[in-house]
Amino acid sequence: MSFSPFLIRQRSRTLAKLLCNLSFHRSMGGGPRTFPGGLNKWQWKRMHEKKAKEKERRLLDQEKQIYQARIRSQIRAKLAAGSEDRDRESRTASSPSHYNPMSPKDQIKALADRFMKEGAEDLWNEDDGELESAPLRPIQRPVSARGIETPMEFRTDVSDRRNLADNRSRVLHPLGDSLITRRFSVQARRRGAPRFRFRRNGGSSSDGDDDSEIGLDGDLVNSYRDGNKVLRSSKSLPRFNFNEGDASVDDESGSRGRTGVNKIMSRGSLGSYDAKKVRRTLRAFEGDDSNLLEQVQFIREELNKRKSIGHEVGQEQEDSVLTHKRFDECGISPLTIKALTSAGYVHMTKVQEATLSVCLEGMDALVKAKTGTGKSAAFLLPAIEAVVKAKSSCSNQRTPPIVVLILCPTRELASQIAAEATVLLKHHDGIGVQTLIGGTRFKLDQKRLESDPCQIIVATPGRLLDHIENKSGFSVRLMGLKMLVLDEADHLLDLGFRKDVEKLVDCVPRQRQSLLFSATIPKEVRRISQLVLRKEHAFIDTVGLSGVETPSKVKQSYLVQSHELQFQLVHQLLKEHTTQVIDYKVIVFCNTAMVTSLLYLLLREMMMNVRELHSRKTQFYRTRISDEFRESKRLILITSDVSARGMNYPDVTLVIQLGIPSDRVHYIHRLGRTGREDKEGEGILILAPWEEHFLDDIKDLPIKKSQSIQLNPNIKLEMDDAMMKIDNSIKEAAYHAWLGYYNSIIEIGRDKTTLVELANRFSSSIGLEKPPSLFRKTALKMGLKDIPGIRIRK
Ligand SMILES: Nc1ncnc2c1ncn2[C@@H]1O[C@H](COP(=O)(O)OP(=O)(O)OP(=O)(O)O)[C@@H](O)[C@H]1O
Repeated sequence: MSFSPFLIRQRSRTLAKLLCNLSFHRSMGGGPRTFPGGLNKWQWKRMHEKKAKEKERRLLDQEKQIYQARIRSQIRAKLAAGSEDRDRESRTASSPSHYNPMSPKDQIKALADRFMKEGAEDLWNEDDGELESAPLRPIQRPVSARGIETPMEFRTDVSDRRNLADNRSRVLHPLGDSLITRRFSVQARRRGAPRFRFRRNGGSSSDGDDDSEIGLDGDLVNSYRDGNKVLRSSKSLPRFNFNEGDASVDDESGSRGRTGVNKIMSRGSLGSYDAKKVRRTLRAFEGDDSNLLEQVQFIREELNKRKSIGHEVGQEQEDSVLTHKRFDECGISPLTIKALTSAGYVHMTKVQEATLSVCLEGMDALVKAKTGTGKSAAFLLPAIEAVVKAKSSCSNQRTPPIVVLILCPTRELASQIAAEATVLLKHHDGIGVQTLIGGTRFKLDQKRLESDPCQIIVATPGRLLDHIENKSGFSVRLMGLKMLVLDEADHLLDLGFRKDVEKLVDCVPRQRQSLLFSATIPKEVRRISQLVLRKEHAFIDTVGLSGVETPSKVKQSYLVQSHELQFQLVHQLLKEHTTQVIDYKVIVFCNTAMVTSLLYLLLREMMMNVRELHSRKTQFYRTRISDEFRESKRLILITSDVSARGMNYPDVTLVIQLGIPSDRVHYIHRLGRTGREDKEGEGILILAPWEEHFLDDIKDLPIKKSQSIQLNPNIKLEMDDAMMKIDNSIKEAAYHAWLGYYNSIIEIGRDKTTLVELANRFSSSIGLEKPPSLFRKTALKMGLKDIPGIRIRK
């Protein structure tokens, strides 16, 4: 048989193609793979990576433009506001439209001021340095029942300052005049009134603007927005007249005399249209101008009294997580309301109230709210509504599309959210939720997806990508996606997950709603969130720049103890707590899985009621322990950061953090396992002496140094005995993990000699005769090869 060169080439090409397909199928572990345009998996991947990069570049460009535009508008606003203020304060200009130009000094100040404002993150760039989180001015903000700054109180405060500064004024108005009202709107913005960017009920979009109007005769109609709330208060305010009778003349003439124009809505401008002819005056002061100073003093005291009462009430109200708004007022389906009611949810929490209307309108949102305040329901409710809506529009499909995709960083959290969704879906027939999480059998997932098609998927990124890459049917179902939710968004957009999330975002339709939730949203995350969110998105922050990010009823303290004695300290703290609190429930966080395991074994040997939960355990075990701990009382969970975020274990009475957390965000999330739903709790941080610098990172949080604890020497002996019983391999693994973790902490990681010294002390404290050796390669990677005290494995 003879073959022409052409035939040979043809055949070899076909063969190569076949072989390629074969190996491709094998590597993918699934059926035939087809990617649009005849691309293979890698080409397809590369294409998406390229697309993602382009998208990122585009977003960064856009951001740059927004940044510049904002700076321009801020300066413009500042110039206008500055001139206006000067105009009013000096009251010298003859025409209100005449502005004195800003001095160069003022201009620089205006530029600097923009960084001190709420929402300044918008304008931030890497070169600008640290974000100033403290409020610009020291005035305390009283807060209303819904966590809103009460205009009355704030006005009193500002007015107080103004009046005291200018007691030459003939009319002392305790709640300020229109000038003060104007100032309030500017200052409220400056001093941290939360920024919100969303459309309200078809109204115009608001960007954190406050609307303040002054009514007649000090009748203050004040309306300003806080999130989706509009607070209106109308007060008739008494006037304190120090001179003769009619205060109205003062207002009018004062304003005329000094500025030559009438203020809008003032008596002067209204003339005969002023309906309120009779002015309210405080009789006691009328005609009594002999002891002016005494009166001023009296008013001062009154103001202070009112201020402090208001502040206390405001504080109490701010602490409350629940609001007065009911779920049946917000347009969610009756079946969901029914489920909510049977789950005991009647009133919304703050975050639910602030976000629900925005999310139901279909807007993208980035939401920050304290731990344990009901963020899960805040995104699950709009998610369910999205499914209900999609279901009614395409009810005849045999396999429904996936309408909502919820991404979580940990498997336990995904399971917990799916469980909460199931509760809320109790009365919705035909709507289902499923988890796709690592550590379970892939085939089992596939079977469940086929046998029980659902519309809501809660997944961890890795396993979800496996499904997208391995089963083309799944990708097709994702094409109907309407909503993408990232719970613990800052973590999912962290370096560890970002690549996966970017890939996932490229596999879902661009026309979707995206919701990002977390208790912590650092400024870099706000920037990078644009990879997922539309440009027009709402940023809803129910904590606020000036607010404390940790639950208000959690008592926070720290103890300093050397590494060698920390296990004993934990034991003693646990002993004390479990004897004092009947229904105790404690979580102890360790920095690595292997140290977690070692501490667990040690405490178990010492007859404490402990469980362990970390990444080195099988998923089956993790789920069992997590469920057990959720249901139990009088139990201690020794865990790593797998339990730090989102896990809702009810009624945790104490959280102990052993060793320096990797950052402030970790500290906040771990602590947030206690004091949930407005309950009380306690958090203790144990640091080694050299770790105290971490306190700088959390100095704005209410954490205090605890009284030092006298360690019991008898317990030390008992502990040494218990330690002897633990297998050396566990201790060696704990040593390696310890060294690895602290080597990654910059402060100590730089000083390798001290690091090794500390590690070796830790090694002997856990009963190892000599420090375990390292592989040469590992030591090299860690930069420890030639450090004295490091033993290299032969
Ligand atoms: N409206 C409500 N009424 C009563 N309880 C609620 C309400 N909303 C949520 N909860 C309860 O509050 C608890 C905390 O909710 P959730 O776990 O959603 O908090 P979270 O804000 O997501 O916390 P984290 O930041 O730690 O993830 C849960 O037990 C939940 O059942």
